[in-house]
Amino acid sequence: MSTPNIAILGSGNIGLSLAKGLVKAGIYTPQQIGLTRRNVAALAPLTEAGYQTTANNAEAVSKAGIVVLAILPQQLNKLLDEIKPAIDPAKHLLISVVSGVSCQDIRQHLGMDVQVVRAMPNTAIAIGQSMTCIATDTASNDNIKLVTSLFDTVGVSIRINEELMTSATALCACGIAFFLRSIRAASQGGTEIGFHAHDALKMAAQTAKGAADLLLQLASHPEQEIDKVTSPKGCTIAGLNEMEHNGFSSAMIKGIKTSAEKAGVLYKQS
Ligand SMILES: NC(=O)C1=CN([C@@H]2O[C@H](COP(=O)(O)OP(=O)(O)OC[C@H]3O[C@@H](n4cnc5c(N)ncnc54)[C@H](O)[C@@H]3O)[C@@H](O)[C@H]2O)C=CC1
Ligand SMILES: O=C(O)[C@@H]1CCC=N1
Repeated sequence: MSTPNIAILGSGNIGLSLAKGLVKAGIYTPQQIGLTRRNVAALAPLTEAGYQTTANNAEAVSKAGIVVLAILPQQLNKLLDEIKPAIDPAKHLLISVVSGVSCQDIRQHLGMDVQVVRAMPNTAIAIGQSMTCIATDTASNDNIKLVTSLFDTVGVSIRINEELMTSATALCACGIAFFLRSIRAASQGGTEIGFHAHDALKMAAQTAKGAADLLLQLASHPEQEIDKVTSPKGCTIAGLNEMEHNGFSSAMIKGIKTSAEKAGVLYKQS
């Protein structure tokens, strides 16, 4: 079965990352991807690269089989009103990456029984390294498989229960920012102890990548790997304990909880 053409409504950070990731993975050509944005002039480089760009969401929907909703929660209802006349539940599959909005919220606003799958990728999708969480309530197994196969080409995906999507948003989508800030902090420490900023950043980023790969490739636990680094009376445990005395783990845990709470109210507050 060939993959239906795709329309990405909202060509911002995540919409464009998704488009670029799908093209990089060879799943779609730019010509098979519709990209919309109100200020379509801002998409000029993508038009030149062959993407079908337009400010007309309904037109993009009518040319596609898969419709990705990639706008902010507060922009969603207006967009749904705009595309409602163009949606055919027998033809279209909606994929929503919008945080804090349930499949039921979308069907309810549209007033039709269209199939909706939620996907929570992160911006590493642009380089094929996303962690994408996928959930639905009523979509068919075939459509879930289709969405999973799409996101598997641009990273790793897992299926979760829909009620965990706001938690997934915090841990995986916001998580990119959390880990990047950790790397920046490490590089700033590196500069204080003698490295030029650009060297310190490269050294911190590669060290973080190696640490993550130790877990992913060896399927081991962080503490197992930490035990291998912390020599008795050594400098690692001295630094690590100093970080913990200053609330390192606690700050990350509290930040993730706060993010998840906020993700849960984004749509209701809009
Ligand atoms: N940025 C991220 O890392 C992630 C974001 N998300 C979710 O994806 C959604 C989009 O987030 P971002 O890409 O960060 O936001 P963004 O603000 O970068 O992108 C939204 C885009 O939609 C466009 N837009 C707004 N109304 C429109 C309309 N009626 N028609 C066409 N285009 C319209 C805006 O001009 C903007 O380019 C949000 O709901 C967010 O929660 C999900 C996972 C990761
Ligand atoms: O900050 C946000 O609200 C969005 C959701 C996940 C990543 N960015």
